[in-house]
Amino acid sequence: MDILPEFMTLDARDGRVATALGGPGGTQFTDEVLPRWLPLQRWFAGKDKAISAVRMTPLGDLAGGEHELVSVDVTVGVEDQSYLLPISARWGDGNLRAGASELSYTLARVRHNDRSGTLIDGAYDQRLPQLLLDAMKENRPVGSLRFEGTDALRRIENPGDPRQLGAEQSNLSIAFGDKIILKLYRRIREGEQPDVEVAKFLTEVAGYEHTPRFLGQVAHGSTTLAAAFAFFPNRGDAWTGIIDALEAEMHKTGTRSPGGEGRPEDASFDFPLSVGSILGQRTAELHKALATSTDDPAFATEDLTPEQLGKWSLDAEAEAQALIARLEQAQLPEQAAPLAQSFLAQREALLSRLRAVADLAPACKLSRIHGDFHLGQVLLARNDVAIIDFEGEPARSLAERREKSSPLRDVAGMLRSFDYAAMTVISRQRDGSGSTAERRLERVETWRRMVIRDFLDAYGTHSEGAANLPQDAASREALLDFFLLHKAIYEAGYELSNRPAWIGIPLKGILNLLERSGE
Ligand SMILES: Nc1ncnc2c1ncn2[C@@H]1O[C@H](COP(=O)(O)OP(=O)(O)O)[C@@H](O)[C@H]1O
Ligand SMILES: O=P(O)(O)O[C@H]1O[C@H](CO)[C@@H](O[C@H]2O[C@H](CO)[C@@H](O)[C@H](O)[C@H]2O)[C@H](O)[C@H]1O
Repeated sequence: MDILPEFMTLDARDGRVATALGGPGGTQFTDEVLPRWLPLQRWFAGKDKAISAVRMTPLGDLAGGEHELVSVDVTVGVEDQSYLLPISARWGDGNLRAGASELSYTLARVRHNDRSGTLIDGAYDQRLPQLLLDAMKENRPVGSLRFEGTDALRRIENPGDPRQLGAEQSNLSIAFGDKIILKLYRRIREGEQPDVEVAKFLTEVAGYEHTPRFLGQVAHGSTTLAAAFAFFPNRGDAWTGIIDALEAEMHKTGTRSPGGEGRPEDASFDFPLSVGSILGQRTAELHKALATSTDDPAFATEDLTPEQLGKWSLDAEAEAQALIARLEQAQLPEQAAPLAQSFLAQREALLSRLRAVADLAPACKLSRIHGDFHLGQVLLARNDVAIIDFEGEPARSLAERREKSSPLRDVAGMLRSFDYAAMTVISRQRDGSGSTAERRLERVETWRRMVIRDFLDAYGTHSEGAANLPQDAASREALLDFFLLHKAIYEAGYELSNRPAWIGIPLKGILNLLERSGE
């Protein structure tokens, strides 16, 4: 027999969600239910700290109060964090029976006269996406919310039924047919959402065609709670496509006889493994577009100054020190422990490499950048790609993510991602005799070198003359080298917090980079 969880009951005197939350049971709901429920959510960033307070602020409702958009404000440790939680009422006893479709998203029971039902996390309510889109099309204010839609959104009729895409990451993406993507941002941070402002700049000002057009948003104050973008027809993201294709390559390598190949120039791979050239080109075009001349202070380029170089160096050093402190304390997976020891043994070499960037003197501009550029942010079409998700690194503040920087940070992000892909498939290899395993490893290494070469060649050709890149090769190389190290340090921190089993990948990356420079 299925055992149903215990749910508290809230009373909605007038049938509205806001009344139920503000009624007598509301305090128990915020003080007892939410502190237990939040740490179970993938998007909740305070899992490792104690919650000392939760408050709810209703922002606006839809469909006569059946759905309420709520800001859940949480004190975790010493930090205040806010999250968007749409809460939807589902009337009918069936919603509480074992096997009911939304049971795992249920927060409480709700009662209104002789009706009863449930309150669920509205992000999983089938009705809400359409209501949000309709309100955007009508530019309708609701409570303290502003719904805004572009003419392009209004021109789309009958986009198709909403469907949720994949497992929930930090945000929730819902597709309407092959026309619209609606993205709900869980974390609420005061200030402009870079995902929206960069998409708008690229498509409306710079004329960049390889990112989906912005269609509308749900805004609160200066921030965006949800945004709609044009759907880009795709065959999946480049991370998934490349991992699947590399695994198929490994399998093939295990079943065919050895052949001499090891140099990238002798190798041939089909799309998407051959994505390097087109991705390098689209990345260069993106960076040129981000250097488009404008009066908008959020996008106008700025000079790279010695002070800025000094700040980059100090920031990276502080992050490296924090990582060292965490690794000294961490209980690591067995295979990663020796890597962590080698990393700790080389801390001085690492820190001095990071300090060296302060002495560079490259002449170039800084511009907005993608900010969290990796294969998961690239959608694959037949022989082309689109670049998505300009939110920046999730662990950084909004101000940091909106800072002007060097596009070479993005280049470093993508090079690290090629490394991640190669190491991921190698670490998943379980079978194969000694020589087969060796040939597989060689094939993956050949791919890694080829994709990096193709990406950098195409990037170099298509970024020629870009004001936001140093024109001399030595400065480019030195900066790229610094950003590669900084990115790998960020990744090691990210993995420690989110996926400790992956920590070996960035640690090995850092060690390889240190070794390379010692040559
Ligand atoms: N414009 C789009 N067209 C088609 N699919 C998209 C689009 N934007 C996002 N997606 C799908 O949603 C997924 C997550 O999108 P993303 O913006 O990266 O969200 P998150 O910030 O949660 O990582 C993508 O991997 C892709 O499958
Ligand atoms: O996509 P997000 O904005 O949530 O980015 C964060 O999570 C990424 C992992 O999902 C993380 O990316 C790292 O792992 C990827 C493989 O899963 C790899 O392709 C990237 O190169 C690597 O950085 C990203 O760093 C983090 O900000």
